[in-house]
Amino acid sequence: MAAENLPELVLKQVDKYESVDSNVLAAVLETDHQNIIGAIKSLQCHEGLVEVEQRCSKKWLLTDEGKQLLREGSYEYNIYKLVPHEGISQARLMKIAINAKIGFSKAMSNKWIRVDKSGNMPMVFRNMEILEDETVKDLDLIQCSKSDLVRDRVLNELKKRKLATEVVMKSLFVKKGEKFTKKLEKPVTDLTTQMIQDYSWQTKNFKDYNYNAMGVFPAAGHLHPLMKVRSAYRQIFLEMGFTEMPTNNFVESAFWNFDALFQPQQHPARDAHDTFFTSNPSISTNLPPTYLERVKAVHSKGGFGSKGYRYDWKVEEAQKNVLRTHTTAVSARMLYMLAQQPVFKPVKYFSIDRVFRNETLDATHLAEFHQVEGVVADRSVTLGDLVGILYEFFHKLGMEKLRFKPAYNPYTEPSMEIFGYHEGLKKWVEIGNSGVFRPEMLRPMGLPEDVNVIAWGLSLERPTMIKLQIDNIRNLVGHKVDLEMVYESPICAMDINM
Ligand SMILES: N[C@@H](Cc1ccccc1)C(=O)O
Repeated sequence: MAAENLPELVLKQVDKYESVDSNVLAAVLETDHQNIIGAIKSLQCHEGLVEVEQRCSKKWLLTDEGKQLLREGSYEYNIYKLVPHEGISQARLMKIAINAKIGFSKAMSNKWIRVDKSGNMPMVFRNMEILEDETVKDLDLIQCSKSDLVRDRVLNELKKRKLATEVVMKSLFVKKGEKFTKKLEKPVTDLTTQMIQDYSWQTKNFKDYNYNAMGVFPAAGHLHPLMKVRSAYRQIFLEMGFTEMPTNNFVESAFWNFDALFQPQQHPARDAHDTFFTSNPSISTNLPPTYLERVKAVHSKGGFGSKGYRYDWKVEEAQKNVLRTHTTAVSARMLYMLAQQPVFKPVKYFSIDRVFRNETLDATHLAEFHQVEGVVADRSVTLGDLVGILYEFFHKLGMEKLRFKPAYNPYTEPSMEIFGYHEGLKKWVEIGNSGVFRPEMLRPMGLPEDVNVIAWGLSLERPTMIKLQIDNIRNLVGHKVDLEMVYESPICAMDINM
């Protein structure tokens, strides 16, 4: 039955009976009592249409076991039926009957059967000829809503046996109101120009405002979870006194991306298989000439205690434009600028921005991702300082347990991969890479000899995926992202605590 016409169907019944109980309406209209209550409530919104009174009544209902007995006969009746005229051994009877114990004791107290213990084993005999299963008869009356025909003593006994229960039924009693009508005129919800022009608004029945209705949720912009996590990282860096580096150029020369970082020109990462080269413009020529010479020298001949790589360094290779493969290119530019200051001042820098790699795309890799990078330059900073800062940094992200594994980067020595124990996943996850920048990188820039630089980098996507329990990066970044994920992401709904 369609829910919309239920109120009108109720009105028809009220018209017919003058007054009617909601339980009766549910039975007559063959629908759930709850639907009837809804329909009556909607009728109450029309002033004077109906009068409604709340009623409480008690009703006896069968339990599941009661219903089962109604179908299959009571235990006591079934025991009685199993006793033949010539009698049966008690032991055998107890074996073949269902729920024998209850049935037996009931049949005994009803005096339907008796036990004879004079022989060598107790025998059970019928005690009387009964015609009817009284219990089932009473259950049947309850089932047909005629519990008033069952004696109170019996009802209480059935309740004790958990075959029937008494429930309080709340219902609404509906009577015609002074403005009763069988046909419901739908109240008008919109005032139209037409109604104003022809004055028909004066006689229209307008629907009242419902000030308690939930409003429509205002449409608003949502930050993508990645951007939310990015601001959380930014906040942590700012709390630790770091300054944000300008990271707005995605296109970088190989010089800053690789050469300045003492990454040899034959290094496989500089191959087109790993790095995107741009064709227009394909080269950058505005490289600082003196510094370029020093970089060339350290690669090809060494210096500052290093032997260098001893190969023929080519400026053409350094001039090639690439989509930066890491934000460490930005750190290199910043450290070079720092070295040009007349007096060295310690710095703490960070950046969070996009980097690009020619990766084979899969569930956890895209050709671009965000890198989070921290750099500290000061006199005599050590590996110990790096470990200390990493503990502080990851502590702020909720990671207390860290492990470090020796690693290799062309620009850092020593280098360490960082692992963090993820309490949620109950396992160690790789969370970043770090190290102390090599003299081969720092000295050609012109930084004083006692200045060391420690740095670390991690991706933004990985912790976000772990946080949101997303196992395919395409569900987080790109055209397949489900916007509901963005709207409903817990990260977007609250201040995050990674
Ligand atoms: N550039 C490194 C991260 C890193 C930054 C700074 C120091 C050491 C490592 C990477 O791309 O993984």
